[in-house]
Amino acid sequence: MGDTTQNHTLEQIFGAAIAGQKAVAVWRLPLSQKVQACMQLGQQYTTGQPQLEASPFGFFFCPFQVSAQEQNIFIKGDLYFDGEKLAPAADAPEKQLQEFYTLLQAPPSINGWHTSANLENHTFQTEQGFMRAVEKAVEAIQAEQMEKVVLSRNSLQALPENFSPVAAFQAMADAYPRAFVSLVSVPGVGTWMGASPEILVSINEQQEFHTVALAGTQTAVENVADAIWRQKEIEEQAMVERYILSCFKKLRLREYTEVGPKTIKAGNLMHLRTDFKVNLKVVHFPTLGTDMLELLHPTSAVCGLPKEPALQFILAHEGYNRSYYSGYLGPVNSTSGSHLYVNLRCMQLQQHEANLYAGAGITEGSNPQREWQETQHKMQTMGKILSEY
Ligand SMILES: C=C(O[C@H]1C=CC=C(C(=O)O)[C@@H]1O)C(=O)O
Repeated sequence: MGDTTQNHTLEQIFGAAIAGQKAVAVWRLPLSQKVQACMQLGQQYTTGQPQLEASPFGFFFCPFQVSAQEQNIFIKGDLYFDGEKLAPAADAPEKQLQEFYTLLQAPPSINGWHTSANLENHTFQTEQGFMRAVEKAVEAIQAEQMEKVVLSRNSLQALPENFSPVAAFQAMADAYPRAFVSLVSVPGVGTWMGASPEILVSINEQQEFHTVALAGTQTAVENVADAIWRQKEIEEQAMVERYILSCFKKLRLREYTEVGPKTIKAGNLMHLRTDFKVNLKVVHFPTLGTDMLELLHPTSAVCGLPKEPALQFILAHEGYNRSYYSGYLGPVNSTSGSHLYVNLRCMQLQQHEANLYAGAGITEGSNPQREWQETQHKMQTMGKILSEY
């Protein structure tokens, strides 16, 4: 049974997963054409602290903060779609596999997605509320309670009529070739889509570990070589860099390469990025992925510095639940390795609306109106998909 492969389209597979109450993840890695997907067939999903190296093939979907409602979710790859063929894992449960194939034979009659059982805590912030929180953050930074904090918000946008998550995924993949593009749908948890520019932890087929310090935002110019950065953004990104270096130091890891910062484009925006890499063929550090994941999340690109006071400030002043926004997600132990990305430039699908999320790094030099504008621009990454697809 383990070698049964079948040709299907992504629409058919996604439709069957929804109809069969299965958790499904669809993704496209940056600068790749290959759309991949996996589904868990036995139980709906498993939860727990991610262990990269020890995990079977599957997809992690983890929140900003674990709570009773928002757990670290692992979708085990009982079935894998490589863009053309669907293939079961050797240990996929036979009965559920046959049930899934039966669902695939009948064209799915619904154009739906899994919705969250927990929508009542999606409070929305006004422009005034957000700007007041930024002012308070600047005061706390001036009082040396912290160096940086990332404040975020969410906003509802109507879904176009006959919205199709698969068509929107394909539109994201076309519009954002350099992003990690994802569509995750889990029974009772909900459906999230996004185009993230930020690697959290990645280990590729060549055993190369990769993480980035990403921060600083401005609207994109034609040629990135023409980008001019203010001192505020340069310092903001340098803080993220310093944090990553402190993590390596904690692990006593000295053999890494550091390249950057350089300007990169992410949709309609540009950021500053420094790349950190470790060759795990040369450096013996079998748990580096999991160790760095634990130290990095939530990074100073989504939380702040120092981490603890920034986190407490967010919980006290942001005024809403981030849920899976600014958490992380991605495939682990796939044929192309493990690639976890920060869940940014994303939205959660409700029945008739999408909930869009975005944040901005606040430092001593922050201007509340500019930070609000920055979140508006970041929301455009998903907003554009909803209005144009
Ligand atoms: C928090 C977000 O972006 C982060 C990543 C890049 C630049 C950022 C900034 O300039 O503030 C943020 O730290 C978001 O997109 O919601």
